[in-house]
Amino acid sequence: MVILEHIQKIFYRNTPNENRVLNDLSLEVSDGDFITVIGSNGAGKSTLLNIIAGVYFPDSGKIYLDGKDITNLPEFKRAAFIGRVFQDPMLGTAPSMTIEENLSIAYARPNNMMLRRGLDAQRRNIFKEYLENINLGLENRLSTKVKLLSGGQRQVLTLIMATMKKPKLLLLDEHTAALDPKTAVLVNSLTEEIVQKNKLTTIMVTHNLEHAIKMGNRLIMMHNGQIVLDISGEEKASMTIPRLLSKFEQVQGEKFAEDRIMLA
Ligand SMILES: Nc1ncnc2c1ncn2[C@@H]1O[C@H](COP(=O)(O)OP(=O)(O)OP(=O)(O)O)[C@@H](O)[C@H]1O
Repeated sequence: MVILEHIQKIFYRNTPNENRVLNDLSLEVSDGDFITVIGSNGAGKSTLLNIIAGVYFPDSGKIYLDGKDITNLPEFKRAAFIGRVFQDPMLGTAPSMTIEENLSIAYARPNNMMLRRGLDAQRRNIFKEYLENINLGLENRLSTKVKLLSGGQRQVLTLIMATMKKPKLLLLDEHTAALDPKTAVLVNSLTEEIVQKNKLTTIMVTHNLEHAIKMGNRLIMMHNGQIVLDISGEEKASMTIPRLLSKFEQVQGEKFAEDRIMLA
């Protein structure tokens, strides 16, 4: 279980540009939750993921994982149990290394095993099996350099790398936003499959309201650094885009404003 308690994050503190980005934000994420996160421009969605991943430390508040206080744990240590996929397909993989070398690095984590050791025949078979399951033909391209892959193929590889060691928490920051719609559908369904199969606790930021409603078991809407809607169960299952937007208006007394929002 992940618990965020009264998190504050202020950028440019005590300057004229002071920006309170997370404002007394509290959140309990149960094991197995798949939370989709939507929100207005600059609501603090990415900052929330960055705070959980340890990219930034909060100015105040606490973060607990399975009862352990990880508030001051540095990012590289959290990476041992937190998997991440970013919006940019260029991040998350090493472009001049081959598919199998990339997978091998992810497979060795967090035990720091030698890369060479990771490339024996047994490992290759394991990687082949992973890739066969996703049906993109990557299983026959193990020695292809990652920079030669399409954006969608790279995102799929990053997703596999982020999840192959079954992280305690998977953070997806608009991981399909840079893909064409068809590839985004494929990566999303693969995401659901991997999350369900491995029962991964997942937080996914998206600008696509339809994806936010359809995917996961819980939907959070952020506004001005706070969680203003938290919808799950039957309410989420029967949610529609118009109902979601009108719920936001009821709570906030203003219309939902997001430049990049995709209704479908
Ligand atoms: N490293 C940083 N230094 C200074 N300001 C930052 C930093 N990261 C984010 N911010 C600011 O924090 C605010 C929230 O940004 P964040 O990226 O978390 O919002 P978001 O909800 O993901 O927005 P969007 O949907 O527009 O991507 C913005 O005003 C942004 O400029």
